[in-house]
Amino acid sequence: APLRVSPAAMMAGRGFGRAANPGGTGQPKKPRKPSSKRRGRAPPRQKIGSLEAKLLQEHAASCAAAEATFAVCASDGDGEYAAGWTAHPVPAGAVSETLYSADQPLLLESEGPLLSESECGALTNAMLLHGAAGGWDSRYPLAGYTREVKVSDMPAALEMLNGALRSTLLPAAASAFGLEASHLRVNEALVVQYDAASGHNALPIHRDFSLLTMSSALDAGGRQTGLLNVALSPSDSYAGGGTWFEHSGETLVCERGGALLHAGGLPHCGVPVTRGVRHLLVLFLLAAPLPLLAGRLQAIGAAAGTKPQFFSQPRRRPADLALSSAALQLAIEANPRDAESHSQLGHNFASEDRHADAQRCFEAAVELSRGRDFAALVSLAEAQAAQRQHAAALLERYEEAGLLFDALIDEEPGGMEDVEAWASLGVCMAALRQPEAALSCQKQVQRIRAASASVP
Ligand SMILES: O=C(O)CCC(=O)C(=O)O
Ligand SMILES: [Fe+2]
Repeated sequence: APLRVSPAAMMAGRGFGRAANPGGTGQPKKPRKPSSKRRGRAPPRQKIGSLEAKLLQEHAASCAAAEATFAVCASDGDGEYAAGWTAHPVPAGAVSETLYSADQPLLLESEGPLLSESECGALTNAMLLHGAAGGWDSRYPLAGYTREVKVSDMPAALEMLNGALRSTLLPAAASAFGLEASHLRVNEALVVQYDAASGHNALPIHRDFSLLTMSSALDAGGRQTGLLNVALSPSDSYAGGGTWFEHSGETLVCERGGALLHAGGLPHCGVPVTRGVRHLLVLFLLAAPLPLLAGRLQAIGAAAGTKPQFFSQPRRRPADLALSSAALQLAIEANPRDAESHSQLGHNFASEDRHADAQRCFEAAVELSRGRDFAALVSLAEAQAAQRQHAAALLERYEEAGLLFDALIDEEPGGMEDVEAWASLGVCMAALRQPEAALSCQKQVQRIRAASASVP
């Protein structure tokens, strides 16, 4: 079968783009097959044999689509942004070591605005008008998370953004990150809205499908006071909010027009806005010479697998579990620190009742997040509970069976049919950890056999 990858999975917010089955009807209970068979099954090599070529093709197609829509820098000049960046330290191993070099900064905060007040205002207004007239986009199909509009759906805003990309944004991102501006491609550009009143006010912890993400604040406000209900000053649009990073537990809030620049693979979230409305321009950037192969594998694994989008939800019915697990194992081989793939794979295992394997995956995800991936912590507890339940359910079965064999024996004590019943009762007793009872059952079997042998 040809390998089909949903374009949504390749979008910004890899793996959790619009799901084909957003509601998640849950997984129908499949009859349990002997686990040795499942364990021994080989990954579908024929499906993933030409995968690398396919992934490179996908990368080229993403770059071509980006070039057709968004500005590309013709040269590698410095651009107009001169205020500089503050680098926030990121521990080694927080993201794929194959994609980023050790001396590359992975999280930067601008020291000045990259967008002018009028550019910020125009992007926000365009977003509001487009949303009101044509509806909002959303990476997460459920209520409760942000509302978004693709800049490419707003022609005037796109033209303005392209000007800013060429003159300022791409050269600034490239030089801050040690890349060439002409190599950068905009895979997706969103105006994101957090709105306390409607409850669309947060984004859960995620990684972006991007080499680099640039997010620019479009409103004033967001001073972090540590209080939930701070009063808004006249110039503030919102309270709360900001970008939280898992590696440090730190929340960063930019001034209007200011930006964060981070490796797409750094786990982060949008902190709930508690008052007012917050808008961001988010650019998911690729570099033409640096394909995100592991990231694409993860996206395939996520699109074909069973992971729920929220840990309160039932597991999705998988599109192709074998393909998903094979892609995820390859993603983990390519980047063993990819916690998201570990946890996706854990959900695949759990859906096959391989709870011990699932537990190992969730343990890896928890460990890699230094205990900050709460969804993985919850899933780990579920995998542990499922194993205890499995063991408890098994004991119950043995108890029921033991009672049945006991009743059979009572009906016709000493009969030849009892040999089977005594032997089975013995097995149940052994499973129930009653070795003495098991032994006397076995003796009873021998007694009946000996008696029947002595009958002429
Ligand atoms: O709200 C933020 O600062 C984070 C936004 C974000 O992570 C995203 O849009 O992917
Ligand atoms: Fe993000």
